[in-house]
Amino acid sequence: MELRKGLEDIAIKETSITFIDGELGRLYYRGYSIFDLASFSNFEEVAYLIWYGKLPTRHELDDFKSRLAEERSISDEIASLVKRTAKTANPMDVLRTSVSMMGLEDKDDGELITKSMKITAKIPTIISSIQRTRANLDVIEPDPSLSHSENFLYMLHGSKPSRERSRMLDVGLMLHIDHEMNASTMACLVVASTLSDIYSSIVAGISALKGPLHGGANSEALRQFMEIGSQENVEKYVLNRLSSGQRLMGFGHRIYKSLDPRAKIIKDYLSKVSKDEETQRLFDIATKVEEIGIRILGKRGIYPNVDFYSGLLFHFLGFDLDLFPTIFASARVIGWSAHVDEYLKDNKLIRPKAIYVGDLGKKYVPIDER
Ligand SMILES: CC(=O)SCCNC(=O)CCNC(=O)[C@H](O)C(C)(C)COP(=O)(O)OP(=O)(O)OC[C@H]1O[C@@H](n2cnc3c(N)ncnc32)[C@H](O)[C@@H]1OP(=O)(O)O
Ligand SMILES: O=C([O-])CC(=O)C(=O)O
Repeated sequence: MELRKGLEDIAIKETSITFIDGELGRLYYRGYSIFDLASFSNFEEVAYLIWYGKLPTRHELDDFKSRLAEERSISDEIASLVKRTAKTANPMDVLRTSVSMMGLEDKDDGELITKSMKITAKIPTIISSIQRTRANLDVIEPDPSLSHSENFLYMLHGSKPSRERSRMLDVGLMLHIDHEMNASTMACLVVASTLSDIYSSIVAGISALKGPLHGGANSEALRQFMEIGSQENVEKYVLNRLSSGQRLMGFGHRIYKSLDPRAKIIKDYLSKVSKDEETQRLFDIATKVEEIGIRILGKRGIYPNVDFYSGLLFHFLGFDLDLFPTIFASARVIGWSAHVDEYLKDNKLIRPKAIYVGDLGKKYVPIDER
């Protein structure tokens, strides 16, 4: 039997959701280039596209947007869980437990996508409640007249965001909606393949996304830029980090062997927007880390991934650093659930094998004789 560590280069399903060309650095959702979607589309439209497989008509989109907006409020029990834990717990743990509670509360026999819409609508309410509770600010109720991204920033800051800022969040979220068979999507599928429920799958997805090799890298990448402090320190920092066997966070990818197109899109956005002094300083450090990182690692196909610049984008929009993976999760729920839905159409229990390398036939020794 062949051992494929990390299931590298193993396909576990056919999909019509997302295609990645890792050599050329291209990404397509339902056949549409991510560059076009980031330029011309918006979060709700791409969510519809991923879930239903086609771009909506105007009427379908309006209906979809209001259905999503209606579901933004969270129960008193979840609100009180967030209040009790926001100041001390890791935000991904708060989110994971909140989604688990949503599962307890949802008594409907609704369809998987309807349930996933509810989760998607509620996560920004949870994230902004975490940040505001920690800052001893009042939690702000969602405003159904605003778009998903406008409302997200409104609940975070308590005032309606500029068009530029809500557009930046919208693009950031769109880029995170799906990414084929990444580790967290795989975790969702393992759970779903036992015919468990969608809440349990999403809880597994959040758990897998939390780690620093996956969605947790966005916080780590920004922490790295903060630690570096100034452009002059970049070269020494990168060389020290790599020579001591540590990884450059936000660099490297299982599939991309060239620049992740999502990193390019976020970088382009950040370079055009007028930035406060601190964001400008961190952006200058990041571009220098990118340049030196590519000089050293590029020949091995190790380039910046989405997490390299996304943290800077979320920081610019005013999110706390440790909330970044929760923002990633807020968008990825759509990809996770779409893949679960697709997989269940032709379900097969996921149960790979392990190659046994231990001894056999050992003699059992009673406890007092050991
Ligand atoms: C949304 C996302 O999940 S994108 C990924 C976010 N994660 C990160 O940014 C964390 C840093 N990156 C990494 O750890 C890796 O690139 C991963 C885990 C993302 C993908 O790695 P894999 O495909 O499993 O490759 P693997 O971990 O085996 O690394 C292959 C080689 O490249 C090196 N390498 C990979 N990434 C990096 C990096 N960021 N910095 C330095 N070296 C790296 C490894 O040290 C290894 O070297 P070796 O062959 O000499 O031992
Ligand atoms: O595809 C992967 O392995 C990781 C990734 O970039 C994502 O999940 O967005």
